[in-house]
Amino acid sequence: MAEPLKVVVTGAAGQIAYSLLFSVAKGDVFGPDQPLELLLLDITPMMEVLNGVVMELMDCAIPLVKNIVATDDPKVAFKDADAAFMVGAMPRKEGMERKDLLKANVRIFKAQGQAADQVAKKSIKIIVVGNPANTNACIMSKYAPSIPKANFTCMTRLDQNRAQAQIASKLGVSNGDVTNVIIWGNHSSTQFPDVAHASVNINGKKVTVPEAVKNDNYLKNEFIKTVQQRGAAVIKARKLSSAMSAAKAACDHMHDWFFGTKGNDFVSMGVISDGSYGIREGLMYSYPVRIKNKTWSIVQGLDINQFAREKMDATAAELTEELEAALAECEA
Ligand SMILES: NC(=O)c1ccc[n+]([C@@H]2O[C@H](COP(=O)([O-])OP(=O)(O)OC[C@H]3O[C@@H](n4cnc5c(N)ncnc54)[C@H](O)[C@@H]3O)[C@@H](O)[C@H]2O)c1
Ligand SMILES: O=C(O)CC[C@H](O)C(=O)O
Repeated sequence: MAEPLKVVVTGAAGQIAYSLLFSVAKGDVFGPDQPLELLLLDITPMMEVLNGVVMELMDCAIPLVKNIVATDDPKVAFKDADAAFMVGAMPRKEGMERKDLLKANVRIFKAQGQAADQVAKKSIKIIVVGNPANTNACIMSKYAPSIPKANFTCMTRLDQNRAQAQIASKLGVSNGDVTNVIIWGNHSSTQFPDVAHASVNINGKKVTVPEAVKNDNYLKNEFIKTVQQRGAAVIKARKLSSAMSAAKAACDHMHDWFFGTKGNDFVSMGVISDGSYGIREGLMYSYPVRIKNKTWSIVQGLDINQFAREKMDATAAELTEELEAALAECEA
């Protein structure tokens, strides 16, 4: 059997982690033959709760889990780590603004970036889930300069899954029949869910989503708004931020990073911009990517019409603003 993979989960006593840890532990992400060491990080006041989570993980008696470490010290958690799910951050509650979250959370990613920089493997693959996810990932990368920037990503897969599910439901097909939906930009209400390049399998025939839906007005308005506002709608209904679906999306993201995308299909991930599609270099922007040999590359050459251009630029503008505020917060 292979050596155990060292997998960090931060915010390990929280609600997303409670779903995430079970899926990771039973092999949904790194495969059914990959043994795991789980490195669980949370803050000191949460150690008792975290111990309860550890007890439950033990009691699942999953053969792949070779060791579990629960700690409040980022340097212990990140030591020689191969992969990290960065979930530990405050979620937005009803009535809170995004800006409140940025102030509260960005420093966490500065400190944990510094710790990863010192002790993690340089090949560590990091997904940031904690909000504002794109900007937190950018900050974490800035404070971990010895780790390649391509190893830092943020999660927009939940938005992709939400968009895919909306289209599948509209057309009465299975979720798996819808491919290549794109999320451009920020994991926020300015994101641009784009189906112009997406396909759907209808009765064994592949057609474009716009052709299948035959309702441009829906695709340009209600569809986009529903996906952009879905996180807020879940908070309103549950009085808590999405957790089961967020954990599933984090698993999908990391699984595809390790195992690659299929054929010509692509998935959306927040990655560091190299200027592709006219987006400012250095922003953590969600793009369509293909993945081979654990390396993502931005899908190039997609036609961008005026409608898409405006939406892509609007979400980039929000990310620029967020990054400037985050840098000011970190340097204060
Ligand atoms: N990117 C996405 O699609 C997406 C989706 C859903 C939620 N989120 C975000 O994920 C984050 C976590 O959500 P949740 O519902 O699990 O929240 P939660 O409050 O249930 O859990 C968060 C956990 O993080 C811990 N934590 C706080 N500071 C920490 C630190 N410095 N180090 C380690 N752990 C720390 C808390 O103690 C808590 O246990 C939130 O920021 C939320 O907005 C992102
Ligand atoms: O805070 C929000 O509005 C969204 C929370 C979370 O990121 C989600 O998308 O469900």
